[in-house]
Amino acid sequence: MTTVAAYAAPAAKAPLERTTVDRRAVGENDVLIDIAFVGICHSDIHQVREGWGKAIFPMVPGHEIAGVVAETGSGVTKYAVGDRVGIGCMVDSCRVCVNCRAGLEQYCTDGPVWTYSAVGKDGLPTYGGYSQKVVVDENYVVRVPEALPLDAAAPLLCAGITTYSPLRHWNAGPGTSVAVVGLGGLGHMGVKIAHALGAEVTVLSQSLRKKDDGMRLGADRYHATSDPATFTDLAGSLDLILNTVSAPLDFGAYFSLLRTDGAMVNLGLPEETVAIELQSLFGNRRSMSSSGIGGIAETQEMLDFCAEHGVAAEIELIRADQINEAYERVLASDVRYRFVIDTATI
Ligand SMILES: NC(=O)c1ccc[n+]([C@@H]2O[C@H](COP(=O)([O-])OP(=O)(O)OC[C@H]3O[C@@H](n4cnc5c(N)ncnc54)[C@H](O)[C@@H]3O)[C@@H](O)[C@H]2O)c1
Ligand SMILES: [Zn+2]
Repeated sequence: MTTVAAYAAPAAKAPLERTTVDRRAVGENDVLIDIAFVGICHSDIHQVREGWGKAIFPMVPGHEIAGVVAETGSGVTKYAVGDRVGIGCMVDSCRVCVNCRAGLEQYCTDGPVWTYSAVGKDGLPTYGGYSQKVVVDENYVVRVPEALPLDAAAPLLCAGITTYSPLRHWNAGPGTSVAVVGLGGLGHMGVKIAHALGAEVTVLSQSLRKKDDGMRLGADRYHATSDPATFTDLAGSLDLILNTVSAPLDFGAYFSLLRTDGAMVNLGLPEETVAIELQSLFGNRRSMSSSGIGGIAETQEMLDFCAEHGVAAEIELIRADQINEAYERVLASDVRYRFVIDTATI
């Protein structure tokens, strides 16, 4: 057991404060990782506030973890001390179900062991990356390519894979027209990755405030959803819409932008139940779907793709004592485009 410094919410909705947590001893297949950087995902905020239902406290959030291997168990074969690595939203899964065997560990039929607010196979609560070290089974660790700086790579472990996976699944590429709704942490990665895949990219944002950024990130078109003309100009023109908004939308209006057989994939996970009008789907065999992060092998594929295409997150590096303020700024849509905590300041 190692005791490490961390930032935790002691109870639901409470501000995060400095504390310590225990990490298990390094087991045969484990690696001990010195965490260098960790991103702040909007999911951290939903969970600290118990917006998705009951959570486990104290909670150390953080599932966009980048660091360096500091120690390896005797049976570890994939990693060595000094390797640059990442951890995302899961640290284990059953490994035998149909989804785990298909490389879709995020859909493990037993439920994956989430990086925090869960109980690990060792029976101990899991604590996330707002801390200085973590012990994880090597099979749930990915390699961060040398071409990617660790700080800008951290958000790829959630925001990157969450947008890459559906873009690949729905075949975004040359000749396809993709829209990204919401230009936040996920949204800005969606724009960069869709552009790198060769798709034509449209940003649908509340206003034109971030238009210059959007075009620089790789968008071909940028429209304000507050302007009703957007919905007539783009009607029936899109193959795929990635919705990254953390709040409910008027879904019917967005369905009308899809071509026949187009799909709207909801990545945002609002805390409220949402209603949809099926009439706006049936006319053109449109579909509405969702997608959760990505499997371990696909996360590695995404990191290699990003390294090859020079894609990483646009980040604002903060100290640990700025976490609570950063949460407020995320809630106020005041982030360009991901806060990343320098864990040396914990
Ligand atoms: N599906 C998954 O696997 C997965 C993974 C990570 C995050 N998420 C979820 O995705 C959502 C976005 O996460 P993020 O980290 O990118 O958050 P973020 O706060 O960085 O971005 C959210 C974006 O939505 C916009 N927005 C907020 N309220 C809006 C409204 N009412 N109308 C229009 N736009 C609005 C914001 O301006 C911002 O651009 C969250 O709900 C998060 O929990 C899902
Ligand atoms: Zn996340």
